Amino acid sequence: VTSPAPDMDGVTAALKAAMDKGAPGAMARFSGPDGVRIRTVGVRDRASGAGMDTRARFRIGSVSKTFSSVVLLQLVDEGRLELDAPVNRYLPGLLPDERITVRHLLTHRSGLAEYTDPMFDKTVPGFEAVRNRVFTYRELVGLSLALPRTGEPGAAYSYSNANFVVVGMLIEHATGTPVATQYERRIIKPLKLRHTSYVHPKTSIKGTHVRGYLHPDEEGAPLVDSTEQTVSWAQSAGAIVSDPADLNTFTSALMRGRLLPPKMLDAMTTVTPTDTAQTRFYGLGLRRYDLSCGTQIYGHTGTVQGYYTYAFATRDGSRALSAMANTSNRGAVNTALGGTLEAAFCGKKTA
Ligand SMILES: C[C@@H](NC(=O)[C@@H](C)NC(=O)CCCC[C@H](NC(=O)C[NH3+])C(=O)[O-])C(=O)O
Repeated sequence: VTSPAPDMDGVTAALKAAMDKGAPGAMARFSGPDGVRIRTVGVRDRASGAGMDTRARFRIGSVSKTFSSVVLLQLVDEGRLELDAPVNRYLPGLLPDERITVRHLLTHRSGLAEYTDPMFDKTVPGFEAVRNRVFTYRELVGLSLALPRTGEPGAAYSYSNANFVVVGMLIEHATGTPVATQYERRIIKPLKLRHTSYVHPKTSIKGTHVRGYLHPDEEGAPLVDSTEQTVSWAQSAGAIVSDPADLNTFTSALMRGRLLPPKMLDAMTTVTPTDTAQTRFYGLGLRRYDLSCGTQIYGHTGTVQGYYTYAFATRDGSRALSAMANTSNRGAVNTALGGTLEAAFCGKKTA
């Protein structure tokens, strides 16, 4: 069955809408059977006026969770961790509830609270307080455990960065190396992702990159250049840097089974609904969106100060889209940017 050609005019319209809602720039790269299509609008640097550029790197935020999930599932496949084992079997005494399992972390059903809610309650002060800080994993887990649990282990879906901070700890425990080494060995090198890196706690982004601009809470206040930060508040939950081509390579290779054996990929893409409308789903470190044309796409979204990201592919990996807008704390921009998905994967709306 041939897939519909991407509606690149629709992609451009979504990128322009993201700008209208407050992004200095935005871009998208589609990879499909008929080749690659790119679109850019606005600027990647407000000071120099340099135009948005799909060869430029940026912070991918929670798309990092899918990288961490792939590494952890490879370790499960190698028999070094068990999905349904208690986290405390590997990290004794870490969590106050022995019933929290590895799988609960990957499905955001552990009940561990979201420590970034209080951390960034006041957007700019919260960001300025942590942008140059280096946290240990245990400090971040401590921030979460200081808050009430959101539910019983295995009960409701409740998104929390704490889950993927613990995933980072499990990866380091099982391999005896930092997560950066595992991303390199298991994903970045095999897939030749030349513009993807995990440089925590360095604050700079090497090579051509997009500058990110954070919207303050106060309407009309000037944007804050949030490009340089450690992202130590997220680490294995959100600190990877990449570019559109590498993200498309990653999501399509994942869906083509190049990173996980079939049974593990099936486990990863086995989802449960996260919204009452049942159009948004979560598997193991992976989101599934069901589009209006019936196409199901798998990947992740990302939000880090100054950057909104979408990185999704079809289940057969034949089509992939990555899109980015260089602002954040602006929900309307994120929603507008999400419009690239329907345009790219469903094609032109038939009259
Ligand atoms: C939701 C998203 N999650 C992520 O990417 C993770 C790494 N980011 C966050 O938890 C957002 C932290 C606050 C951002 C800040 N917001 C505020 O400061 C609000 N007061 C901002 O918008 O830059 C995902 O999974 O798609």
